[in-house]
Amino acid sequence: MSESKETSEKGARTMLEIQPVQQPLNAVVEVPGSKSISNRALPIAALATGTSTLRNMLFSDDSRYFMSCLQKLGFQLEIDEDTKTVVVEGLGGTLPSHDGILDLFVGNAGTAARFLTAFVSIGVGTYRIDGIPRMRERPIQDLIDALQTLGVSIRSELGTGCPPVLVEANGLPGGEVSIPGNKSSQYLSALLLTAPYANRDVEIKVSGELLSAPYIDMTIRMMSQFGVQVETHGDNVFHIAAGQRYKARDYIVEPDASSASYFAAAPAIAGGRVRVTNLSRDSLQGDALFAGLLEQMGCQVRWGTDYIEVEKRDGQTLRGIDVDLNEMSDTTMTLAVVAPFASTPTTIRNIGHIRIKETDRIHAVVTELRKLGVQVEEWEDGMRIYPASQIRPAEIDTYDDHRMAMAFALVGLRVNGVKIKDPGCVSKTFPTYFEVFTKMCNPTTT
Ligand SMILES: O=C(O)C1=C[C@@H](OP(=O)(O)O)[C@@H](O)[C@H](O)C1
Ligand SMILES: C=C(OP(=O)(O)O)C(=O)O
Repeated sequence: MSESKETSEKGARTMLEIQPVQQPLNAVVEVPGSKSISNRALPIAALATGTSTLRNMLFSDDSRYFMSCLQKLGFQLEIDEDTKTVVVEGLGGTLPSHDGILDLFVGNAGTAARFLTAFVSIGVGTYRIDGIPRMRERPIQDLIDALQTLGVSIRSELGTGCPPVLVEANGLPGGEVSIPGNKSSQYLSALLLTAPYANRDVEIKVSGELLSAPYIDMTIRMMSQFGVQVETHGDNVFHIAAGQRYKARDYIVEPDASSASYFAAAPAIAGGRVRVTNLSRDSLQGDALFAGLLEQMGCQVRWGTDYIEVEKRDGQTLRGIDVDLNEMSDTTMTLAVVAPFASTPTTIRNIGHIRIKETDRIHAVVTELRKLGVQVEEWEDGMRIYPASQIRPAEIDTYDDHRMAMAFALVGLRVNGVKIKDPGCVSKTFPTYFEVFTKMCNPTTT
């Protein structure tokens, strides 16, 4: 890979040209800890009674923002980046007191913004949760409304329905609440994670469809791993009995399955095989099933107890698939870059909500695939990608979206002249992505 500097109005930004591989891939890779699990383990450990040791934690923008917010809130964290360990002194459901407004900056971390908004409601005093300009465009009103119903004084400070959020906290009264499930599952996870510390039982009813459902299972399973039970009634009612307390513990964070998707997809594009270690189908993360889509497209997938391996043999062709990707929408970009290399079209459905993530991801994917000469149809809630007999070189815009950079780099494994603009944006969830990527291409490199 070669790096060059380009100067834009925003200042100097690098551009990375990906070199196509000369032979089939044959690599074993390990990816960093899961963002979603790290950013759940942190608030749970902070609420727990006693000291928790969190291992294999992710160190990236999203988890660093979460850790620094907890420190700002007055929690003691012993952070050791070399061993990827964070020791958290839980305060048993109290937040240290403060004067004036306590400002919490979450960058563009959706999990931090949403989980901390509910989390601070158990404190006493005023908190402001804010982020980068894009975070100020990401809705949070449904969570604000739900917390108001549960008795919290909270508002979108600029009246936009987005951060900054101002919380005048005086404990979480609790009760019954209904919340729409059609924008982000993170609102429901935020309520669930904090609910045990309400003054009375909390019952949450999700109105309408609940998107990104596997993340709710992850929340409930992690709460249970720390000793708190959520009662579910059907698919859409969640009851949390008051008085339950998280128990501090030693906890190992799984590798990030969304990060793993790029390495699973690499052989589908470049040929050969790649094994991702320490991840299995039996994961807390819905995205661990991404390799199943590659299997449907014609790749060989081996599901080990502690690895997932994907292989595409020489001369083998892939077929397109028609898939509802609502349950693993963070892998949309990964699937979208594999799709042009298949022999029939690929249709990705039911992902309208990804237009309100780091960027409008449907539009970003469609725009950049078209730059590469790929024919794509764009719909409000999905896209259809056609096989491309020839893909042309292009400079790929990444829209400050880590997944755009990580996914489109894969095209460069097979096509000459693919350049990724602002590759540093991968720091949101995977700062070492291009190092692991280079290692995958040259497995003998140490
Ligand atoms: O709860 C979580 O950890 C996440 C839920 C998903 O968001 P939505 O529920 O907004 O789809 C996912 O896209 C995000 O990366 C992480
Ligand atoms: C959507 C994502 O993140 P966030 O937690 O900011 O919503 C993502 O990581 O793809």
